[in-house]
Amino acid sequence: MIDFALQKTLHTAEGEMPFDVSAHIRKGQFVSLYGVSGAGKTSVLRMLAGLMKPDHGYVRVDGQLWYNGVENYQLPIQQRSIGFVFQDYALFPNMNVQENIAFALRRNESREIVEELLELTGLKNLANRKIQTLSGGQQQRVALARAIAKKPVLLLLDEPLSAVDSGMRAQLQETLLQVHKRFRLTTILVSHNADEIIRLSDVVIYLEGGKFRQQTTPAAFFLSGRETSGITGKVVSTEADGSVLVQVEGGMLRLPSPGETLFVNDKVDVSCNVNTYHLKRL
Ligand SMILES: Nc1ncnc2c1ncn2[C@@H]1O[C@H](COP(=O)(O)OP(=O)(O)OP(=O)(O)O)[C@@H](O)[C@H]1O
Repeated sequence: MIDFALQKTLHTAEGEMPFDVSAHIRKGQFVSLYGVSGAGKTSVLRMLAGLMKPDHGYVRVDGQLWYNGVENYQLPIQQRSIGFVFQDYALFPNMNVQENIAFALRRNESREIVEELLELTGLKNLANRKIQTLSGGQQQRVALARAIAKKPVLLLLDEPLSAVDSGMRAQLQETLLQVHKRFRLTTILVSHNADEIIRLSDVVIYLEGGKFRQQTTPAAFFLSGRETSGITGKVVSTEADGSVLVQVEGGMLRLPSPGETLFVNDKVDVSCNVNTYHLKRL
């Protein structure tokens, strides 16, 4: 369980912005932070990581205090069990893929996890390649594998997929899903992409002006109560249990049986009321 309340005066181009957020995040949850540029999403990650000091509040992770504003106590960043992946991954150029992933491990720690991560992230055949010889998407996989290698209590992802093209983005989302399924790491992702958030997360937190305005399921947040969600896709297959596989921009959604009969290649609008999805042929 991750439990925090964070307050800080942020300095924006428009002047001071009081930042004041709090949340409880259950172990193993995948949470996305969504909001316009400057809302304070990255600040949440930086404060949880210990890279930015709040003015007040607390951060409690599995019962351990990482920050306590009352006593002005900050657990140093090296002592926080965190994996962090940014948009511009900082890998070691003089090391190969395998060495980059293993770097996070302690000297006497088993290397088994490195093998498993190479396999899981599709990097096995690139294990001995130097970092500069890899594509952006491949480097982002290495960054993800390295962040996960030490099995952190908290995985923080700051728009890790925004610098790659949509095909690579869909592949990386699939990798993230696999990794989350395998390790169930409590994960907080900053993303501007609705499809991506719907595909990956259990919970979305909407930020505006340094405050958490809404915390709900991605389906309820993005698709609820609207005649049309603006998210469209193409039916890829209809399954025996009545569910439908729909290709949307960011990847694939498996949705429950729609009211009307749909066929492969039908174009559909995806919307949702509370937690019930609706598919409408366009
Ligand atoms: N250390 C700091 N002290 C005070 N203000 C800061 C500090 N770091 C960032 N800010 C300000 O806080 C505001 C929110 O920044 P933040 O990067 O958290 O927003 P964001 O929602 O992640 O934006 P984007 O989507 O563009 O990355 C910005 O106006 C920024 O200038």
